Amino acid sequence: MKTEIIKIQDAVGRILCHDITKIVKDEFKGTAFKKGHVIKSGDIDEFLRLGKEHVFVLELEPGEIHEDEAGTRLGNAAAGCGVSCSPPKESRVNLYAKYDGLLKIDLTALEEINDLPDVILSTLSNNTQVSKGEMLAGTKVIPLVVPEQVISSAEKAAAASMGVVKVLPFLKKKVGIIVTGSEVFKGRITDAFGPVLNNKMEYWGSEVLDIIYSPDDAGKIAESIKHCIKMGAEIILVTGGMSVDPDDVTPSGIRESGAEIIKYGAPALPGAMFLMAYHGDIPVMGIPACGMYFKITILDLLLPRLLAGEKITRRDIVKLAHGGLCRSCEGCRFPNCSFGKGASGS
Ligand SMILES: Nc1nc2c(c(=O)[nH]1)N[C@H]1C(S)=C(S)[C@@H](COP(=O)(O)OP(=O)(O)OC[C@H]3O[C@@H](n4cnc5c(N)ncnc54)[C@H](O)[C@@H]3O)O[C@H]1N2
Ligand code: MOO
Repeated sequence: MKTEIIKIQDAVGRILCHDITKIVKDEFKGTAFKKGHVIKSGDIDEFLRLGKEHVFVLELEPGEIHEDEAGTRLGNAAAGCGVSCSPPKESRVNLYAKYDGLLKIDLTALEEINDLPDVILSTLSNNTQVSKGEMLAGTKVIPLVVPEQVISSAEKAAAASMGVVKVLPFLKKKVGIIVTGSEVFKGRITDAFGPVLNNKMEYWGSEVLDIIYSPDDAGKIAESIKHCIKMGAEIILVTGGMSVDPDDVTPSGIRESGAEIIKYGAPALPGAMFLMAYHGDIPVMGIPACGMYFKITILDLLLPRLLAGEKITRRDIVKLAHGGLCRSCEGCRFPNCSFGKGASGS
């Protein structure tokens, strides 16, 4: 990078390489033109008004690129499906969600890019639900001019990924709910779990096919699961009976239905007694009573992922441990909090 002093009239299209401040009546008014500004013909009069007949401009050497071009290329490289980029401002390009969905960050590519000299890419947490228009990431370069090689290395890292920053849209699923508990089945107490889950699924735009009531009987729970599958359920939620009492037979019922247990017990609080199973491709979730008593639980970490079309693995559940402790704030701000935002998988 070289600098050159030239007449302002000849500077259109050139890159200013020093700040020009505005002093009006001996009073400092801030920066009128910042270092890095690309001079436009409309700027000339203002430069002259500021008393500048000559300015220092950059002369890029072969293989160098200006910060704004670098920021633009980084943004375009990082943005996967469902993500748009802002224009650069002092090289910073912001990435925004084009629609509501699940944010996916390729953590390997993210680290690779940030390990390069002179570039940064900073994101929200992986696997969080995001809304249309929300800012998901910001990228920029550190110096005013960077070697083109650095940006092409970042582009290569991004190209090897399936999208460094992307948004998976939420799908509408058919859901079967099985409420267990002989006390509820016999009508001795009013069901409070069914309505909680019904409202949650409504919020996600999914359709609850039916709420089936079952006594604490593993065989009956298994039958209800099979019935839900016959009805066309794409997700099955089974509530209660998940802990240590002799009548807590929901895990046995799920197993008896023929579902494969992926994990019983999850490192999330609330949600420790959660069970994840699959009947073929159909997820079956055993939801402990905390799913009814607490506003936000492990269910709110995993449901968005199912609705985005992901298959939950044992590893996904194990990875919830870091950040899996809810702070139980008085005014809940989920998802804008630390719950589920640890090293939440790749
Ligand atoms: N000794 C231990 N007790 C508990 C443990 C434990 O490890 N050792 N774990 C606790 C944790 S963590 C959770 S979470 C809950 C899980 O409870 P369950 O899923 O087994 O729930 P139930 O025992 O079936 O019910 C608890 C409570 O809630 C009422 N209930 C259940 N379903 C409904 C419904 N649909 N509508 C209204 N009320 C419902 C039920 O009658 C019980 O009173 O276990 C902890 N305990
Ligand atoms: O499954 Mo329980 O949350 O630890 O309340």
